[in-house]
Parts: sequence; structure tokens; C-alpha cells
Amino acid sequence: MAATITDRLFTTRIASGRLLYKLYFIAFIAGIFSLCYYRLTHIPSDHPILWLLVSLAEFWFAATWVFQQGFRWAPTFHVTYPDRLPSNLPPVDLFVCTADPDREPPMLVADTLLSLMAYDYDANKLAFYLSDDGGSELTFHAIYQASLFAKHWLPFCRKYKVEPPAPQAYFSAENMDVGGGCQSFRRDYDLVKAKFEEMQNRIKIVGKSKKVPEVTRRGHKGFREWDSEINPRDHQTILVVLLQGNGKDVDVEGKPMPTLVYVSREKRSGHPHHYKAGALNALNRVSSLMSNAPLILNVDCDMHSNNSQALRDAVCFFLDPKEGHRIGYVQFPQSFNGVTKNDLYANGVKRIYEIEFFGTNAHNGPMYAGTGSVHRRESLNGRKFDPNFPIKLEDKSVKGSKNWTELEEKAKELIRCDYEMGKPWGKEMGVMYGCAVEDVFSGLVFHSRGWQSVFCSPERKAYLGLAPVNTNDTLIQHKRWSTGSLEIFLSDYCPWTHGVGRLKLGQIMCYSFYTLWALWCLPMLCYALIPPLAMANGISLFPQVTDPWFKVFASLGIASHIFSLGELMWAKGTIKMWWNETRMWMMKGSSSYLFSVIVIILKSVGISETGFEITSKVINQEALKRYNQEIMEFAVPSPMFIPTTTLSLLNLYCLLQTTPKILEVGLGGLDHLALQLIISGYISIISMPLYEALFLRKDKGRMPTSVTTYSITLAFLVFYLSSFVM
Ligand SMILES: O=c1ccn([C@@H]2O[C@H](COP(=O)(O)OP(=O)(O)O[C@H]3O[C@H](CO)[C@@H](O)[C@H](O)[C@H]3O)[C@@H](O)[C@H]2O)c(=O)[nH]1
Ligand SMILES: [Mn+2]
Repeated sequence: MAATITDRLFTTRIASGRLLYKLYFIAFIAGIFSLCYYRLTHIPSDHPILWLLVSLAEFWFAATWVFQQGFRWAPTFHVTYPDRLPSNLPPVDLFVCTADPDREPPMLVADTLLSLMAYDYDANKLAFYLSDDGGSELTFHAIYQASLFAKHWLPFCRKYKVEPPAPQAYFSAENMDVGGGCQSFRRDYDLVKAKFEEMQNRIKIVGKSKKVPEVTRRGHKGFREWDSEINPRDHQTILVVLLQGNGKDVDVEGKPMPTLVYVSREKRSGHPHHYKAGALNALNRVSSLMSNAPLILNVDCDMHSNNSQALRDAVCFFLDPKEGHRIGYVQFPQSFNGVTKNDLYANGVKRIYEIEFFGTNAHNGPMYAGTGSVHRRESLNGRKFDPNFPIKLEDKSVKGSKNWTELEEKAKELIRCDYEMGKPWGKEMGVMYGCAVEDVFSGLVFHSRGWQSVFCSPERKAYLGLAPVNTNDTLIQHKRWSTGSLEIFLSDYCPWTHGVGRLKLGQIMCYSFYTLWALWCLPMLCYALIPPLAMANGISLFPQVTDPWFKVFASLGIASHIFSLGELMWAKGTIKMWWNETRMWMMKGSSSYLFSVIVIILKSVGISETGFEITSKVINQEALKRYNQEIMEFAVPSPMFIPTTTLSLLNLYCLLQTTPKILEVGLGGLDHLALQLIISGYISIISMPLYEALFLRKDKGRMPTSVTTYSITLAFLVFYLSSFVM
């Protein structure tokens, strides 16, 4: 193999079997055209509006299928060669965000931080910045404890190449990888484990009592910031250097430790803080003063590193002699811990990160996903890519001995709540403001400035995170995502206007798919409302079984289902996972996306603002039990449930109402309603868990009575109104 070694640090391969895919594509697109032709040439005279609405829904399904070709056309994989990396690697600044000690337990944040600190990388070149938008002493305490434990953890990881480098996962009972090892390993293991448990206990006790003991508080001057109580939405600037890099702080083996800084930017009522985007920009400025590494990795506090080599993989892309200068950021997949076997809520997002993102590699790379991404500081800070003037990855980092007290004071000035006034932050510089999915928005802006990104998916998962574990959190998360996505489409950076000439066609298609997510609610509502109601009123909107056009509808329906199932199975999914995913797609479509469209309309008339609702990362034991048994959790009287439950009840009712007629006339007599029966039957079967939660279950996770009452009333109302209109 030696002969094939070149200086390239990564190579690219396009998936095989594309000819087969192209044949499928041609057949499917032919089906779409036939369907459109049928819809346009067979408009009935008695119910043209219903026909038109169903046709528009189908047109939109077809359009999203076309956008999706951006992901499907040419899946492209990258292979890195970290063993070819030079010994002198570029410095990296690492940003971790947290925002709420109740929803994001401090122990989780400490664990994530420790996992990142254990990267196989020269500690002198790493600087960690933790942003705490909760301004919480409990979080600060946990980070302080982590900085002490790191003195044991880092040498241990270095010596034994520990994987996963997250202590909580590594020392958990489920981790079978620890093995026997030599005697010295056992001794070190026991010692470090004991230290870890001590730290965990301290954090736990403080978490319970919500108070840091006086003795501990005296251990670090940073605690003085909390001498008087702090309101997370209104407080002074807090910035504490916990570990001084460049050899000042050393571990138990006397080796240098990375820099570690706790940051909680100033918050005052009346000053917008721009949520996570604002936090990242604050860290950007602080880090530029204290370390100024040319690369920036950002990670959410709920995603720990699972692969101590991943950072080296990322660096391969930036240092590659041929393509490196074009790359603005490297995106790792988001993978999740503890997702159930069949991924009950489809939050494992396998389809996005194990299928679709490979397709984006073919045209300038993936969207920025907010966590697990390494950015070039220059592109983050607004610089355009110019192929004629390639910028080398320059190391302009702050080196040598530093006056930390002075740096602390200067850095505090950069994170005052009025610092950004009149400055280009959030517009031309840094992460973009004004959108609930600051990540995808910013990625789009970087792409339109000419930068490429790459999707890097090493065999050993780079990060493992927490996904929502109940229906309400899932629907709220998707509401945020689809609202933010639509905000992007409606912004000045719309892929259809600003993107033209700046983005590749495939890229525009991918961005169209994501940014128009929310609009899916319209065809979904049409399809879940009109066919069943029309059926109940004896109106046919589809070709009858004996009509040759029936075959077009049937083939498109069957083909798209088989394809999406096959794709998920290829990504090592299960049939049940696909079924769950389909159900969640319908639920998100009819709830999250519908609410997004409403929110956007209200925002455009100035009635509401979009924000960032943080997902809770805690779950109670009883709910966890149900989650592990894959029983859907409703429990809270959330308005998010009402549209979905109403539609599923309506479909069931229409189905039950039509069944006696079938029995009367025999199936043949309902030939003209066959497809409508199938649609309602399909919706009813997939809604089984909803019916159980509404009517059969007795546990605490069942549907609250208020939701049941509202949904039943609404379903009947819609049903009776329809009989007047139709
Ligand atoms: O005011 C805020 C709100 C949130 N966060 C942090 O943002 C991160 C993501 O929040 P989370 O509640 O976990 O949302 P998710 O839906 O899991 O996040 C996904 O979607 C977000 C965009 O909506 C992206 O920023 C994330 O990277 C992506 O993982 C967390 O670390 C939070 O601490 C802040 O720092 N400040
Ligand atoms: Mn998250």
C-alpha cells in the first residue's frame, strides 16, 4: 500500500450503485408527471375545489421529493489520514454551551467538558470556554470540580487511550470495554474511578441542596460572584479562568493542562441576548483575546465526545494541501445515547446523519448542525472565500506567558450586554441572529460566502448526545426547528434568491428541503382532512380501482414507502423504526409544523416573537421505564397534541362510518372510494398508540383528559361542518 500514499490528508469516494438509483429516479419522476397530468385533465365539475386542494397537496409532496434529490443523487464519503498529520498541529478553541441548571444538570455539563478535554491533542494548544446562560453557581461549581478531577482524568486517558473519553459513560456499569488490563492499569483505574465518584457525589449533593458548602466556596475566588443571588436574566458579567494553559496549571503527572474559562455574559432586561447564537459570539470574542486559535470547535453541553481522535480527523480537512483552503467548517454527525431500539420518537435522526448528510458532500457540504462542528475562525468571522487569494490556516494564536488577571478584566469588557451595539456581530460576523436555528442559518451564510463544509463521520462515533424522550419535547423541538427554518427562507438569505449564483443547484435543493419543512403541514392537513371527509360524504377524489390511473397512485405510494424503508434498513434501522418514524413525521407535520406556520404569521404582523425553548435533559424513573418499553409519553396537557389527535380521531370516525356501507354494498360498490379508504385506514393504523393513550391506558403517561375532550369536540365539529360545505 505504501505506493499509494500521497500528501493528501483526506480522499473522497462517491457511492456505488448510482445507475440503479437513476433508473428509480426516472421511473418515479415519470410517475409524478403522470399524476400531475391526471389531476389537471380530470377536474370534476361538482367538487373542483376539493380536487384542487388535494392536487396542490400532491404537488407539494412531489416538490419536496424533488428537493430531496439533493441528498440522494450522489452520496459522497470522505476518508481521513490522521497518521499523515504533521506533529505541529494548529491550536483549537473549544466552546461548550449550557443555559439552565434544571434542564441541563451540571453533572452532564461537567462530563461533556471532561470528555472534550481528553482529546488526543497537545494540551498547550487547547483552550476551553464554557458559556453558562443560566449564570448558575451550581454549574460553576460543577465546572470547578471538573477542573480538579481533570488533573487525574487527563493523564489516565493519555496513558491508557481511554474510550469513550467521557467519565460518566466510561465508569458506568454498562461499559464492557474496560477489560482486565495490567496491574498498574487496575490500580490507576480504581484510583481515578474513586476520584470520579467523589466529584460526582459533591456535584450531586450541591445539586440537591442548591447550595455550595462554604469550605468549597473558599477554595476559589470565582465563587464570590455569587455572594449575592443571581437572576439568570439580569446579572453582571462573570468570567473566571479555572485553568491557565501554557504550562501554568499542570496535572498530577506534571504535564500541562489546557486553558479553561467559565463565562456568563452580562444580561440585563431590555437588552436582547440572542440565545445560543449570542453565547457563541461572546465566547468567540473572549477566546480571540485569550487564545485566538484559528480553529473553533463548538459542542452543546448535552453531547459528550465519544472518540478522542475525532479532532485530529477534523484537522485533516483543514490541513489538506489540495482542498483544505476551501473548507469553512467540518460537521460531525449528531448521534444519540439511549435512543430506544426502534427509536420511538425518531429522534435518533438516523436518516439525516446516516443517509442525507452524505449527499450534501457532493455539493459544498452539509448544513451547520450547531454542535460537533469545527470552524475556521476566519469564515466564522465573516471573511469571504476567494479562490484567487487562498488564506492559509494561519496560527495567530496568543502565545507565551500571559497576564491572566489583566486578560480577565479585558475579556469582561467584550461580553457586556451593550458591547455589540452598532457592531456587525450576528449580522456580518459570527453566528447569525434572529433565527431559532442559528446553526443552519449561519451555515447557509458561510456557504453563500463561498466556503465549503465537509461531513465527517468516523467509524467510532465522534459525539453522543441526549435527544428528547417524550412526545411533547419532541414536538416542541421540531416546532423550534421548523419555525427557524422558515425564518431562514423568509430572510434576506433565502436560498431561492440570495442563494442563486452563490450556491450550487444541489445545495439550493437541500436548503429548500430544510427551510420549507414547516410548509409540509399544509399538504398533510389536506391529505388527512379532505379524503376522509369527502369519503364520509360519498365524494370520490381519486381514480377507482379499475381505472388504469389507479396504478399510478398505487405505484407512487408503494414505491416511496419501499424506498424509504429500504434506505433506513441500509442504515441498520428496523422495520418498526421506520414505522415509528412515519408516525412521528405525521405528528410533527400536523402539529409542530402547523404551529410554526402560525407563529411565523403572528411574527410577521408583530404579535409574537420566536425564541429558544431549551429541551429538558432530565427524565423521571417512571417515565423512563415507559420510554424503555417504547410506550409513547403524553402526560402533559399540551396544545401540541390537539391537531394530531383530532385528525386521527376524525379519520377513525370516517372509517367506521363508511364501513357499514361497505358491508351493505360489498367492496365492489365502493370502488370509487377505495383510495380514500386506504388513506384513512393507514392513518388510523399508524395512530394506534394515540387511540391507546386517549382511551385505553391508565398510566401517568396517557393523554390528559383535557386534550381528549378538546380533540373529540373539535373532530365532531369539523365533521358536521364538512357535511354543510361538501
Ligand atoms: O439561550 C440559550 C438557549 C440554548 N443554549 C444552548 O443551546 C444548546 C442546544 O439546546 P437544546 O435545548 O439541547 O436544543 P436541541 O434542539 O437539542 O439543539 C439542536 O438545535 C439547536 C438549534 O435550534 C442547535 O443550536 C443545537 O446545536 C442542536 O443540537 C444547549 O447546549 C443549550 O445550553 C444556550 O446556550 N443559550
Ligand atoms: Mn440538545
